Amino acid sequence: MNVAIIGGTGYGAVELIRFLYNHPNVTLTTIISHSNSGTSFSEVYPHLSDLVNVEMESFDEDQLAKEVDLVFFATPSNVSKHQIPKLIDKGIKCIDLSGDFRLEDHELYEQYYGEEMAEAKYIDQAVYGLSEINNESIKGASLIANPGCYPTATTLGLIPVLANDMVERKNIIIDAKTGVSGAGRSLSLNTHFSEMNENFKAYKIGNHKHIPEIEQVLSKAAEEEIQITFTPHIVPMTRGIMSTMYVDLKEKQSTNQLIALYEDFYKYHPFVRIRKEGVFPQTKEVYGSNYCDIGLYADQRTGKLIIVSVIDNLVKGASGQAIQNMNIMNGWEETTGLTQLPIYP
Ligand SMILES: NC(=O)C1=CN([C@@H]2O[C@H](COP(=O)(O)OP(=O)(O)OC[C@H]3O[C@@H](n4cnc5c(N)ncnc54)[C@H](OP(=O)(O)O)[C@@H]3O)[C@@H](O)[C@H]2O)C=CC1
Ligand SMILES: CC(=O)N[C@@H](CCC(=O)OP(=O)(O)O)C(=O)O
Repeated sequence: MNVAIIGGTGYGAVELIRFLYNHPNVTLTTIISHSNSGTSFSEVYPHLSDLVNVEMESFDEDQLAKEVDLVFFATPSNVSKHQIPKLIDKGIKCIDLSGDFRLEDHELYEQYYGEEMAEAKYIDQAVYGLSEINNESIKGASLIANPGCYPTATTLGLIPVLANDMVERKNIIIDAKTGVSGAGRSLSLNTHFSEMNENFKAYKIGNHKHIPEIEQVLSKAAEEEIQITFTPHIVPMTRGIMSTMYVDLKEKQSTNQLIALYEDFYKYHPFVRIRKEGVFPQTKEVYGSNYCDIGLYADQRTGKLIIVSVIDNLVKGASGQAIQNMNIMNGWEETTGLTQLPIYP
């Protein structure tokens, strides 16, 4: 199958290329770059010299329709909503790494993304690509809204207890941390070395665009409206997300009972790994891989369950999950092209 990537010189794109390079069923024929068309990809990323010799092109839907079957969008917010409809109308499948098609409520989209949402007809076609949870609907989809990085780590951590009605719906607290690559490759003062080095900061408290996304996913899993308290932080590391969640258990449970529940919930899902009692996952343990690792602690004193969930933001939080979704859409083994081991140390 031939595929294209749009947003060619960003971090999501280069990470897609790393995995597609070893994918047995796919040929990357086209890389679209609005800033570097006409340039060879390896001129921008010399670590791929002699490996990815593709000359980047400008966006042209007619040309794409001749060349490819599926397109990955690794563009900033409010870009793919203009281009995806043109490709879908030509029968090309699309997987969007941005947030343009994730939310169902147009008012929330306008509030958090600052612009009008994509046309309703395309929003209705989009399937939210949380691979482990929406596997069945991903199979028949033409348009995947790939989840955000924080929502992936967070919802995979919370859904087993919410879907099994084991925790109170109120007071769900999510304390999350990300590495700097979560902000993409463009320069910004926030991620400048001297602002980040030896520093640790909270940001976008109360107005992060992942709040409505996480609430939408959790409300579906719990079958009632869920509200969360979500505080993101940025830490001076390149990759990784750790989401630490605090919820009130409805009834007393031991940590081991909950571990058994999570193991059972994810037993058919190779990319979710549950730690044993007393062991908690670290971001380095999933670095460069598509794993989401989860650790649990049921605090018998307070009745709270603490859930620690880690992913690599660029892999399970973006490009890896996008490839997992492509595999599911095409009926291929879910892990195809994604079996590289995590990099350690
Ligand atoms: N980084 C992460 O951890 C995650 C990112 N995402 C989402 O994935 C998407 C890509 O992220 P990421 O790769 O990190 O971001 P980057 O900023 O690194 O890359 C985005 C790329 O999109 C292209 N681009 C920029 N502006 C425009 C424009 N106006 N029109 C068309 N193309 C444009 C540029 O490439 P070129 O000039 O070559 O076209 C740019 O390099 C974003 O929506 C992001 O929110 C989702 C989950 C995690
Ligand atoms: C460090 C940093 O800035 N991280 C980004 C990650 C969000 C992201 O990439 O999300 P979407 O896929 O939803 O656009 C942020 O918090 O906005």
